[in-house]
Amino acid sequence: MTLRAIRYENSNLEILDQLLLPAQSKYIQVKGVEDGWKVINKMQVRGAPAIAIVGCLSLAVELRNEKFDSKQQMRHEIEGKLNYLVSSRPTAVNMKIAAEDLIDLANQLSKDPNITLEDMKARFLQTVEDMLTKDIADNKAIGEIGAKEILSRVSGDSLCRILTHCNTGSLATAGYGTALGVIRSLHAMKRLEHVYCTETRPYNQGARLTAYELVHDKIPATLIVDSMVAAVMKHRNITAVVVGADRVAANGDTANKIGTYQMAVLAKYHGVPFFVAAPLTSVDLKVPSGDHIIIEERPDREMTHIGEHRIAAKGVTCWNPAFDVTPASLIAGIITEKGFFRPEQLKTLNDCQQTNNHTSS
Ligand SMILES: CSC[C@@H](O)[C@@H](O)C(=O)COP(=O)(O)O
Repeated sequence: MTLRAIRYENSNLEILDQLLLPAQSKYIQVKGVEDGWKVINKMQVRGAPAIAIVGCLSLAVELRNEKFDSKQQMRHEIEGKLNYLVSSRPTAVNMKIAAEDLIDLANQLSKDPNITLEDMKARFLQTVEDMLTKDIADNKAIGEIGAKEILSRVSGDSLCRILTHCNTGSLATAGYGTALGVIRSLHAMKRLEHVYCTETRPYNQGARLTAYELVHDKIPATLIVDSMVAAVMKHRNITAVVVGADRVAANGDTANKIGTYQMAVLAKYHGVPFFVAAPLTSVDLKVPSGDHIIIEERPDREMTHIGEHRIAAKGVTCWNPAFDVTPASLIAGIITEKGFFRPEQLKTLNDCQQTNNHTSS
């Protein structure tokens, strides 16, 4: 069993093919931007932070061996290829924000007369490569901040029972995870009694990937199908729901894996606090509310088939949105590496985002 979604050494990029998990652990080499776009679009790598890191590293692999006549030519190529990578999947904002930051960096470097073409390339590649270590550090901070926030709401030294959705762990990030990072931190503090993870239809990221990570880490866990969420809240005394995010709008509305919204509605009814755990690279302050977030629709086949096996009646039509938007009013707070924010406090993140440019070194 391996939990490393992304392997990057000496400019060689490989991703663990998540379509084959948990049956097989097989790495695929990503030789450049074209391969990067394909593995993201086919969901061989998935999860908002992992998408951005693999996209940007695929550009690094390609740039490393390329020769440029001028800084302007390199800048132009960086911009075109990053914009192409952003088109691979539309909802998660991390790739878009990383692309904007890197295009800004390329512009600055190309205009600076003190920086040579070789320096520009080296600085650019280093900035991309640093994304891996930064993401792990951010996730550990999210884990700790989230665990403390949840524990501040329970009495004495009682243990927590957490419900989560989709996969937000090592496989969706450079390592450790966001919502699953919070669960890992609670477990490390010996304050976790149990985790319930949803199957996450139609693509089963919960059953295939989250369950795999929980078993790997020996975290006490139970898999439920998505339609059991209300029952689990009624009968299993859930302390909190913690989920990830693909894009958090400025007002706190949050796009995440389809099914998240109904969990938040049920959490409200049962009086269970509902948290989003996400790095700042998932917060899009340019989008005022969830109404402006484009929701990706995936092929029918992901619903009608499991692997090669058809489970739906032939001839039926399908609707397969990959994400839904949870309104801010249902969210108790957003756990980031810079602290815990109630949805209405998110706008203060603007300062953090500017002083802590996502991808700059
Ligand atoms: C840390 S991953 C956060 C989100 O990206 C995750 O919850 C999710 O919705 C993933 O969707 P996916 O379609 O598998 O890429």
